[in-house]
Amino acid sequence: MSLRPGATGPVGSQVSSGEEIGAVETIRRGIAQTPELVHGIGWTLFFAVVASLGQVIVPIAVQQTLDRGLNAPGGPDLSFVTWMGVAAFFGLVVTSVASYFMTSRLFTTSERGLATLRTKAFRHIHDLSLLTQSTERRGALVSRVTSDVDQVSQFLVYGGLLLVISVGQVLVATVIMAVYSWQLCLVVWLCFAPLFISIRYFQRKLSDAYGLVRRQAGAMLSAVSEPVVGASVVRSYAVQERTQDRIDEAIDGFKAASTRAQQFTVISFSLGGISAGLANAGVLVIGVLLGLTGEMTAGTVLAFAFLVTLFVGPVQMGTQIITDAQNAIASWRRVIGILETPADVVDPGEDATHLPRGPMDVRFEDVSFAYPGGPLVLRDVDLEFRAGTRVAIVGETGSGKSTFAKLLTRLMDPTTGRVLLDGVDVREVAHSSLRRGVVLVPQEGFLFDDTIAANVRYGRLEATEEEIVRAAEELGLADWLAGLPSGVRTMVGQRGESLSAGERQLVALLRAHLADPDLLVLDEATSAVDPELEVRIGRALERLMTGRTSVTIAHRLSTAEQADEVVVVDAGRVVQRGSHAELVTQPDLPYARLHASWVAQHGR
Ligand SMILES: Nc1ncnc2c1ncn2[C@@H]1O[C@H](COP(=O)(O)OP(=O)(O)OP(=O)(O)O)[C@@H](O)[C@H]1O
Repeated sequence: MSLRPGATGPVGSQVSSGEEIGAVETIRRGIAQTPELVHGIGWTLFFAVVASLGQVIVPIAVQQTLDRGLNAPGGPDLSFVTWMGVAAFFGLVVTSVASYFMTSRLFTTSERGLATLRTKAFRHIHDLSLLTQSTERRGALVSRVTSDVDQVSQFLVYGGLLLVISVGQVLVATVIMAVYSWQLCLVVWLCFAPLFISIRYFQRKLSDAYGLVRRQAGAMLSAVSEPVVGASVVRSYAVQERTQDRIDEAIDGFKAASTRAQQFTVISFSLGGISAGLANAGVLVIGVLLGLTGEMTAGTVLAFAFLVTLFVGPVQMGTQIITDAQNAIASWRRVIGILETPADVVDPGEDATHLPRGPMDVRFEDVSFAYPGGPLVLRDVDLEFRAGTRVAIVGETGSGKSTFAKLLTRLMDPTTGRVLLDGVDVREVAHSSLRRGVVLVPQEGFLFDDTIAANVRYGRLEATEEEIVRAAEELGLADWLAGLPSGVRTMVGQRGESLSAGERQLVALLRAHLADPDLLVLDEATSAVDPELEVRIGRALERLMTGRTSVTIAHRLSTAEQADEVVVVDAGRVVQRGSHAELVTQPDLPYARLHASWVAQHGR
């Protein structure tokens, strides 16, 4: 893959809401994403048909018992009645066995398909760039792969099952009714005509209403989860009430959307009830009238009463199923929306280049960058660092330093221009090679709720405990590690909260050392640590940078003093370059000003 210099790269596409996808299209794309859902569907349908057919044996047996058994021309024929009893029993057994197989098959295939859907959605979220992820609130994104997938699951397992049975029953009941009496069959269908005609209308209304319900569910999860994650901020600033107001608002929004959606269900359900009542009454009245004229036997009228129940039950159930289906489709769309959002920072695949080992050359070629919908935050950056150099990037807050680091590590791609490592555009480098060779140590490295060893292993998964201890020795951290309650096996707590801020930095440095990168990008931590730990961190950093190219986003100018080269960024532009000694002697330029204010604050 070759990219023109200055080619425009995709930057952080929005996570698709999926709302523009129609219902049938949703099902088609959903099945294309998880074909497991329809594996073996033929057999499941076969059992559904058998179960439905089994159900009509009872009404037929009742009719036959009355007309040909009890009212036989030569008096009641008991042997015929017995046979009919056996046939009805056989019908019940067949229905039960077929229902069992159909249900268990539906459960198994649905759960298998949904497990695939969940896995795919979670993986895809990880593939999306940080930028794309941040276009949707994290809580809402989580809701799309948890509660939305659950909604699809509930429908496929229960609603899907009922749908298959219902359609089968309505068809079979219609055919048998038509065979017995086309007039009564017509009466039943006419009574349900208004409901059938309005189904499309309700379906559309329900679709909109449930789309809103799912969006509100995501907003609610977001409103609830954010304050839990940021509990310390909420408590320390005593903003519980305001936070609670936001949560209450989100819950109210969800309640209002759900209530509105349920109103349509209630209307369509009531319409179903009225149709059922009319159908039952109509069959009895017209059946009796036909009976009086001798066109219909008592057995047929009784059989019809059974058949109407067989017809009405699933039709009424159908209105509930349509509601569930709309809810599930609204959810399915949102999951498909995630799966179809392109992963913008893509691996170049087969044509990818693998970077050679050893300290890396870094080059920024006319790089500009804008966050989606925002102004340029980096402009025409043209820089080159030779392999093995120690670079410090300094600048006011918001000047674009972190953005620079994200482009260098390919967490995002430039809007225009190229970032080259050892002369190769980063977009052409295999992800595996890039992640192996380039490591970013963020300001606040994320620690997982596990041991120090497990957290450090994120640097190199196969590292043994001995290797971790050796890495700690190399960074001069062995005595710190030995002083912890359980050494490398010490638990760090959620997000590392059992360690101090400085200790968390040490774990992050150990992790980076174990990864053994050729280019180290450090976003210097700003949190103050005690002087002893500060010395330890400084020493570990010194050793970590030895023999590699390193780029540090320097918040302390003492770091800039020790760097081979200092790059000063101001409002997205590189305004000065050189060693600290050179830059500090250029008065009236940004570096001298930054340095003067640093010295004033820190007394050096
Ligand atoms: N995800 C984002 N979406 C939109 N704008 C952003 C995003 N991240 C940063 N910005 C904007 O880009 C500009 C540069 O931000 P950046 O974080 O690179 O600055 P910085 O120099 O690292 O600041 P600091 O020293 O405070 O970390 C700022 O104006 C910021 O508001």
